[in-house]
Amino acid sequence: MEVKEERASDEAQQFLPSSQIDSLGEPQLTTCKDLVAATRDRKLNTFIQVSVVHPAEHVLTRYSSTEIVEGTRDPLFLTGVTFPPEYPIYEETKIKLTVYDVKDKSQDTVHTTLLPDHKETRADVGRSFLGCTTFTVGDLVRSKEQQLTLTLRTSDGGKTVGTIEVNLVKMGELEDGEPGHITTDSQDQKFLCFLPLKSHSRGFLSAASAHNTENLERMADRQSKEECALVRECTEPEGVSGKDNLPSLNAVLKNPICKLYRFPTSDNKWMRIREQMAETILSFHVPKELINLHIKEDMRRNQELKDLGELAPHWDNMRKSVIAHCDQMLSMYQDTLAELGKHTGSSFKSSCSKGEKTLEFIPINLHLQRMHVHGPRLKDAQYDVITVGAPAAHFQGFKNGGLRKLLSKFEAERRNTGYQCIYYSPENTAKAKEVLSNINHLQPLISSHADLLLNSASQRSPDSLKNSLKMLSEKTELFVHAFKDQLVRSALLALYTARPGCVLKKPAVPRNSAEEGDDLKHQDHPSQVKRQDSIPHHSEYDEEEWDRVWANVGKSLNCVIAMVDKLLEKDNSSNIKEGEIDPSAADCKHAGSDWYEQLYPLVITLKDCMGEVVTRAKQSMAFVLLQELACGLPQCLMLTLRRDIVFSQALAGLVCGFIIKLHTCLHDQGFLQQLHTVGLLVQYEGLLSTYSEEAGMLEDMAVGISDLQKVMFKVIEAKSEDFLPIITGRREHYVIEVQLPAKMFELLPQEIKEGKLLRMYPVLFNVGINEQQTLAERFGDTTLQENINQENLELLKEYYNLFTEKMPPDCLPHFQEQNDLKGLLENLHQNIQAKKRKNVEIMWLAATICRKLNGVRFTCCKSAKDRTSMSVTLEQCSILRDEHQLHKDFFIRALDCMRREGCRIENVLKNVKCRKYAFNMIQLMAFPKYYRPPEGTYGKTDT
Ligand SMILES: O=P(O)(O)O[C@H]1[C@H](O)[C@@H](O)[C@H](O)[C@H](O)[C@@H]1OP(=O)(O)O
Repeated sequence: MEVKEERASDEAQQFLPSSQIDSLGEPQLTTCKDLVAATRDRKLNTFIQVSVVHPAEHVLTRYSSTEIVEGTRDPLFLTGVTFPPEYPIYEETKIKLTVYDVKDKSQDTVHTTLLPDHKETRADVGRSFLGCTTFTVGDLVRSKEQQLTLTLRTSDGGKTVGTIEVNLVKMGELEDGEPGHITTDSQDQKFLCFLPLKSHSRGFLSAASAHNTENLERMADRQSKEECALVRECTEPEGVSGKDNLPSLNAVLKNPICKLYRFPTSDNKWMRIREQMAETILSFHVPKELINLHIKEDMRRNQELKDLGELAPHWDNMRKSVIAHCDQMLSMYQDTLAELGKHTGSSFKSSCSKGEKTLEFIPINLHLQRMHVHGPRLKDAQYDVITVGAPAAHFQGFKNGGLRKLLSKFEAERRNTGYQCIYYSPENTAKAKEVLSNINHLQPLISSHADLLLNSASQRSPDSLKNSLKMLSEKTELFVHAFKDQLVRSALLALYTARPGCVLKKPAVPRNSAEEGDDLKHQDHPSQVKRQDSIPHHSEYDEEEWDRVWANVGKSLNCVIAMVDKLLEKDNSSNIKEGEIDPSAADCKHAGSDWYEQLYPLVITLKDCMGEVVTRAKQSMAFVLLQELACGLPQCLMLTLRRDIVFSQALAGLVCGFIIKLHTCLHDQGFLQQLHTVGLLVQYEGLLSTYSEEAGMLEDMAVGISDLQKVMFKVIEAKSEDFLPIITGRREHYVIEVQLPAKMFELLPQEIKEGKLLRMYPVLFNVGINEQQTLAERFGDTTLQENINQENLELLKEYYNLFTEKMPPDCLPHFQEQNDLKGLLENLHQNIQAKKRKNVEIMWLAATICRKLNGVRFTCCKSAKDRTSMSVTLEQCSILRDEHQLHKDFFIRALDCMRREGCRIENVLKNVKCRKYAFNMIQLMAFPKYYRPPEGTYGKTDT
């Protein structure tokens, strides 16, 4: 028989079974006992390999394995096996269970992928075959209590080497089998969003019926007698909390992987854990949307530079050079977008592709990592972490550091070197961009309100006239206000002096230096033009001209208002006389055109005045931008590109985190209130070292995460089946519109429904843990990490203060822990001050604070593959220990199970096509103790 490899679940999603066993489709559970060892010189270390024989194919497909249980003939397995809903499993499908004894764990990393399935004793790779058995799924489903006890035999079918017990379990069922349980638990229903729910999800859990401790023996007995169903998937979640939020979440999450475990609690009961991982199409969707916006923004900017009008040769040459560079950059963005448009295939970027130019805007290895806990006592709980590679510009490289250093270096150079242009501070440049954006936004709005006003006039509709006037006045006021800035005045002067043949009545004398004033006089001669240290000021420049132009907008609006008042007044008084005269329809029409005719010239004047302001203001602001670009060509464009790349990766993760959080907490009124009154805390755990290239990555990451403050979210009702988020805005400010189906949208508080913008509070805490960090601590520099942690602690405290100010004291589920929160913050503060080496306590504290504050958690290392996997599994097990009474003797076993057989090893496989964490012994020795994976799961890989 041919033997094939199969990935546990994600590839299986391709199949869509038609006549599948809905009737049988429940999870299963196995058990083995009294295993016979080939030799008596050592105890058995066993695991079960699960293979499937698909009925039509007669091919044995390796599907999954349990963990290795050491030193017993009666192993108790904690790892289960699940079949996703789409998996093609039928009553006739055969399942083969093969039990192996592992002699050398260091060699057994890939026990599900290396060995031919039914070859016996392979001591050469460190393990030997003990026995196997086969059953059909139908046998199990039809069996009493859905349980089979099978005999394990040698491969020739001769000798008995023990027994194995198989149980079918239903995911999500209570211990007493109460069926209604899951539908009342919204947490569980939310889980279901993950797996497309065409039929029951099937779980297949392996466990041993005996164990060497008395308590666990009792537990195991109870397990096989009372709990043949460990967990059961709810097939059709009811109500809006479950079924109805599937489409919008399924629209973004793809290729889920699910793993099952059961672990003992400290009071000797079982808890059941479902670990899940899914990729997201947002990995590509968000960057594509963003690049599109950059293209539009840059095209507009290039046009504005071209529209600057005539300039003196020096400035004109500068403009030509800037536009040439900008056009080049623009076509690069266009090429990237075109390349991404061609991308079909998977929705995640693997670690191996991190240096690919065409994928540089795409986040690396972005996944949702979720742990669902079903314990004997507490309500079910769910813990999410978004795992993603540190947002960084890998293709550009880190030879000169990352954004944090590059940006401040660039700014210092721009300030200090003698460029032949005017220096505007970053604040002023940002202001100029804001003014331009306001103009671009408000001018068409005002224009359309003015047209509406005329329309109301022609219809002689007093109410509509009043409304149109109200809108027009509001927008015009905003417009006038937008130019109330000294920058516009000074830039107008600067631009004036840059026009050909400009002759000032008196030379423009910059505040500090008469010499520089002279330079301005001679600016037609580029060789003589030197850089100015400040924006030019000139007492005799006719500033009043700008004031007049600007004031004319207000004045012409006043004329419109006065005319409308007059018309309405007349209309009122003619209505009073209406009883006396009955105007004919023709008269009415005439009166309508009369209104229109009287308003028309005034509206045209208003538009003209506005046009005049727009032209001047736009040109002056474009002139400021010209200086910014010209001062640092081409670096400034490269830096913008780098920042865009890093931001794009960070934003894709944030959008994914926000959407998942919103779906998960849709019924949590406290959270929703917090979301619109305070905003959302987004906490990033960084595991990068501060040595060599990773220091540059950390610098990129810190800026990318900080830039997320420029993002606001808005929730809107979806009008179609397309639930993908919509991004609008420009580099300084983005709004992400998240679409929810009507039924879910209804659940939101009024403020969110009305479109309130939701703020983000991103914070980053980094602790390098690997051998490179050891080098940084001994021979290098750790100040980057210390500074980042210190700065972000302040941001976290700010969020906490806002939270306590704005939220009622009982708003958090854990609010009794508010004091704990204070203590945790203080503890975090002390740990950051302590400057202890590899102080991973910082990460645990920051993550705990984030969870208690309802935030979104992120964990990142270079590729989100190895160190991230160690960290999220440690976090999961620590939560089980601290919040769900995981038996302390099982902490390490649980950790090893998750690392060996859980979602994260599948993540490694997805990335590098091999089930091995990319660590060597030296690296592991440098890791803090709990970050080391179990023996046999790591080694050299091609990453
Ligand atoms: O997922 P990472 O921890 O960033 O993967 C690292 C790994 O930690 C390290 O030991 C190994 O040498 C590689 O550098 C991995 O990075 P890749 O990005 O190459 O997967």
